[in-house]
Amino acid sequence: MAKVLIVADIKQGVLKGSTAELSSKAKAIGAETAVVAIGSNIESLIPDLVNAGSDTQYIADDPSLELFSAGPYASCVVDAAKQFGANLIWFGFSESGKAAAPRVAAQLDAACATEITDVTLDGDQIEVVRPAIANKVMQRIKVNTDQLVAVVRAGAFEATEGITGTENVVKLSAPETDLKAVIKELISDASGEIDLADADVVVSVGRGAKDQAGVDLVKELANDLQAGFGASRAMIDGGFMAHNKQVGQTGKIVAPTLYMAIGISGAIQHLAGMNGSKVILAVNKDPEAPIFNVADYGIVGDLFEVVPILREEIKKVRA
Ligand SMILES: Cc1cc2nc3c(=O)[nH]c(=O)nc-3n(C[C@H](O)[C@H](O)[C@H](O)COP(=O)(O)OP(=O)(O)OC[C@H]3O[C@@H](n4cnc5c(N)ncnc54)[C@H](O)[C@@H]3O)c2cc1C
Repeated sequence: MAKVLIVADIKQGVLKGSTAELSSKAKAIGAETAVVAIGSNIESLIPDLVNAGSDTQYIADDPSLELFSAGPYASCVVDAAKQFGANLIWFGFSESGKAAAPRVAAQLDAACATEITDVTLDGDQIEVVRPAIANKVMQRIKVNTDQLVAVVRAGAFEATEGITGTENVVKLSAPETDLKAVIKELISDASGEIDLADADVVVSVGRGAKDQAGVDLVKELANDLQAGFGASRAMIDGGFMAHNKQVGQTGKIVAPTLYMAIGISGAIQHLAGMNGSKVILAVNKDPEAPIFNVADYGIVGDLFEVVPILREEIKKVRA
């Protein structure tokens, strides 16, 4: 039986939804499922880890693990993987996952794949699917090792409703301090705005908004929907939005329930960051804009007319 070890995604003491999504996929392929949780004061999360679908919980709880640091974090994952006998080790999509996964693979002498969107097992043979060449093609990769460390693309798997597991806690000892790099402090975005990676709805603005007044207009729509507010690179390069708001190949990858692309053409580099969204709505005055090829709903029109109408209609529905 395949054994999947899932690395719990914990942010500011809260277990993120990706853990249940990954457990659901592990169960769907018939694997035994364990989770490794790393941090400080995280024992209270054990019920959440069970409810996210794990049958064994490896807990590395130590003050030295309060701030993410790739070296010690990877050591904990390797320790859990060895104890569990995992042949698949999955990270949810996050900067910390991307930093730790290759270290874990190197220490285990395992294969490593990032941004996987699917995984299949045929006996011991592992196969994964992942995008390549800026999402122009999907690769199907046969893994020639017994063990694979993978970072799963945001939104690739869905959580099964009512998923649960069983409590079987194994405590891990804290690893030696990684003297090569020690994270001293994490400085978060002080704007107080919703983090794009966590948002259930994302509204993004593109060059069609022209100037700051246009950006502000689209931002009102995002505020109405309590959505994350993102942008195409054109608006970042134009100085209208901060770099951490860029969606795309060289920005953030998002997979919300609803993505609204307002005045965005749909360049391949932008699509690479949002085409995993469950529902995509696009507003563009050009009916030939490539964004309409990926949109579930498209409005051909001038955003300066469409956005106020959308805001009015949303208000009516909510009233
Ligand atoms: C290596 C590399 C990496 C890149 N990484 C990224 C990335 O991470 N993210 C990213 O977004 N881009 C990225 N780009 C840039 C990308 O190629 C595009 O240039 C960029 O996405 C275009 O942004 P845009 O759609 O806002 O602008 P445009 O392509 O100029 O499109 C503007 C759209 O607005 C429409 N429009 C104009 N006026 C209105 C109106 N009044 N109402 C409604 N619609 C209107 C137009 O019809 C047009 O479709 C990258 C490029 C390179 C080379």
